[in-house]
Amino acid sequence: MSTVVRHDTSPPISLSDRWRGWRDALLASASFQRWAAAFPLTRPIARRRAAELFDLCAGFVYSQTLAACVQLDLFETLRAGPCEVAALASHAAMSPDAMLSLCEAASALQLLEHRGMARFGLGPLGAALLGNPGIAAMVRHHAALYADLGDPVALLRGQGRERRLAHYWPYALDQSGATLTRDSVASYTALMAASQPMIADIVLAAYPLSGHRCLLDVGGGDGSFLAAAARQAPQLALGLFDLPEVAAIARERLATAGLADRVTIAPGSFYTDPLPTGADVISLIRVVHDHDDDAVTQLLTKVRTVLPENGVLLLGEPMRDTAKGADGVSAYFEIYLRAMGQGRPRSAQRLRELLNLAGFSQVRVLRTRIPLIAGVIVAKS
Ligand SMILES: CC(C)=CCC/C(C)=C/CC/C(C)=C/C=C/C(C)=C/C=C/C=C(C)/C=C/C=C(C)/C=C/C=C(C)/C=C/CC(C)(C)O
Ligand SMILES: C[S@@+](CC[C@H](N)C(=O)[O-])C[C@H]1O[C@@H](n2cnc3c(N)ncnc32)[C@H](O)[C@@H]1O
Repeated sequence: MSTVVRHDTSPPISLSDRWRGWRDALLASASFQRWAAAFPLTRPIARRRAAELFDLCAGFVYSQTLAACVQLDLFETLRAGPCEVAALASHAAMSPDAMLSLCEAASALQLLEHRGMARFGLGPLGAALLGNPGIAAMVRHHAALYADLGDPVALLRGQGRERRLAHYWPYALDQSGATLTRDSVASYTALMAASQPMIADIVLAAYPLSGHRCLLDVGGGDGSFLAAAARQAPQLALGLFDLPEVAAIARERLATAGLADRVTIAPGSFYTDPLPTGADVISLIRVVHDHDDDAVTQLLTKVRTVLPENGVLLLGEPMRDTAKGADGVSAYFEIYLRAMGQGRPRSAQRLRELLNLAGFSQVRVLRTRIPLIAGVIVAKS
């Protein structure tokens, strides 16, 4: 066990420090807690705080309950209707007792629902998950993140041994992209494609592209965002810039979607290569939060210089502090990106500062339908 040795024992100085010091001492006192849980007016607060703290202690168990359901395709199986536990158990090669535990846990988490004795159907959250196949893909890939987080302190100290998440995103280990192979980019590109529909819906609803002539999607992955943009704006010419192995996947995927004639694909690294010119709108979707401030400033400057005057930058990604009640998003990406090895979740305010630093003007933060999934900012060159 390690404890911080405090040399500075001077009392708190500001009024707010004093008030918080008093509050913390009260909350940390076992006798205050006993009193607050017993007193009828404070009991609801005590219960709520206890439940919040319990959720933090148990969060990993909740996540792994969800992971087991996803791994066993339980939600897909129950899509057609409720099933007996015995049937689910034999399908999953486990004892009915073990399956009952999983189903009980999942129904306590609203993923499943009791539908009679030893019979379960979808719960409201399990059903919602089916509407966004990207969520199940995210849950599956969490195996790498949670393996790294087995020893969170080692991870934070940079002493994590396996670094499975960094290998999952190999461009975090090789910024030039020169050593990346098709195999090494395939799984993250597939994950991004699976989760892209929910992102594209939100970004394109916040900023419809119907007024534009040509969209360049930088870090565009397999082209799923472009395909959604093409459906929204039939007049739009399309361009995609990504690392060579990813660009090759995009070429195939966009040809299969019948968009080969509308799209120009430029392979390269935005760290070392120039971006193509000609677009009047450039999108960076879930790209900026992957990179540190210096790299982001350089990338944004590069984007601005290839845009015409009054060209538009469209930036979409999860942001800190954008949604009331979505503090979990900040916590999640803070630790996620640390495990990945680079990048930061940023607030809209911080992104505004970086955009101004790169020479953009008229920066606007747009409302999105589900801010927890993505925030949107547009700016003019
Ligand atoms: C029917 C009756 C009786 C009433 C109806 C009541 C009603 C209106 C209910 C609403 C139902 C409804 C519409 C539900 C909708 C639910 C939705 C939209 C849920 C969405 C959930 C999204 C989740 C859980 C998203 C999770 C995202 C994650 C974990 C993202 C991870 C992203 C990563 C790892 C990105 C990595 C990229 C990198 C490396 C950082 O660049
Ligand atoms: C998190 S993914 C987002 C993909 C896509 N925009 C989406 O939202 O589905 C980041 C993308 O940036 C690309 N990328 C990372 N580093 C890059 C670089 N140096 N140059 C070009 N693309 C890069 C990755 O290959 C990947 O496709």
